[in-house]
Amino acid sequence: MTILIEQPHQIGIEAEEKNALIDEKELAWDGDFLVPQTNSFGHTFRDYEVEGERQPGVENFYRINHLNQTFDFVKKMRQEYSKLNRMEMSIWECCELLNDVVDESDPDLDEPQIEHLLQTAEAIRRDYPNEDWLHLTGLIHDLGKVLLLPSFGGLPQWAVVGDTYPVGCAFNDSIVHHKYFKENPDYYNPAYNTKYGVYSKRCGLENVLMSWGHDDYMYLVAKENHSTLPSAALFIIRYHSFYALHSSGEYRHLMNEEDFENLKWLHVFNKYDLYSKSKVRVDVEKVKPYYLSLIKKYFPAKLKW
Ligand SMILES: O[C@H]1[C@H](O)[C@@H](O)[C@H](O)[C@@H](O)[C@H]1O
Ligand SMILES: [Fe+2]
Ligand SMILES: [Fe+2]
Repeated sequence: MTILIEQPHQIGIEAEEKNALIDEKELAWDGDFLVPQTNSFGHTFRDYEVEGERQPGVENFYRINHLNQTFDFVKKMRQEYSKLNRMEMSIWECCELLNDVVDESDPDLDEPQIEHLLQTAEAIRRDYPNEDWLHLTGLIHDLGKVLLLPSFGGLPQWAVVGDTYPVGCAFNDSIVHHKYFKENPDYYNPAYNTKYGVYSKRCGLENVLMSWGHDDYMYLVAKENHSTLPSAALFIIRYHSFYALHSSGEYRHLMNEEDFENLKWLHVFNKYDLYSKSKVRVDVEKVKPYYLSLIKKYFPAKLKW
């Protein structure tokens, strides 16, 4: 079958086509990209305030997320999940497990997660045919959501999905539904509530603890299983939900030079992660052989999870 991705087809579109498409008023500029203006629910992407069927649930998700993600909680989770002692399986087996996962934090998507993985990867593949590592990054970036499944500890949604942000320093105002941090004990702790908190200038993001969820977990899995993906891929996996950084430009005072280099690729990746979300399905069986070949190139056959 053809991969009928109507919306992402417009991502990174040729110059001649641009004006005609803008006239249709369905697409808008976002940096270098021409992107769809509305999601499958008819709203703009990442609008956390607009009234709609998903809004109350998403807001409630962020309330619980913000009050529970403390410095101590994150330290404990990182330690626990670094053991990777829960499961042995391949990357593709994990993709299939994601069929049963629903993400309650996402205002733009209510499709099974495997669709989102393939939609992201295929949209990137069309515009960057030679960057096979980036296709694979698209496929695996959300695999950490298996933390929701009982065999991975059955973590609650607030500890797995949603945007991420540093803990151990002040929560930036640009974070979605920031007001709910007032219910987080760290908000009142002078060790954790200043601009730098426990960190220092340009210390590098790898020394910063991020709220716990699917990003950091999948980063640990890829790194500890000795994936040969380039460092930009690991950076994308680890920080793709860090919107305060890659979309609002906050927290740059914690970045080192390597982070700035890697951020360029995260900016590219983010457009595909966000704007490829649509109701149009990808034919899994058709594209599977290609992705299996990439998995073989960059990962061992079985990984520890
Ligand atoms: O709701 C979404 C979803 O959970 C994504 O997987 C995550 O990467 C985004 O940052 C988040 O806002
Ligand atoms: Fe994600
Ligand atoms: Fe995603």
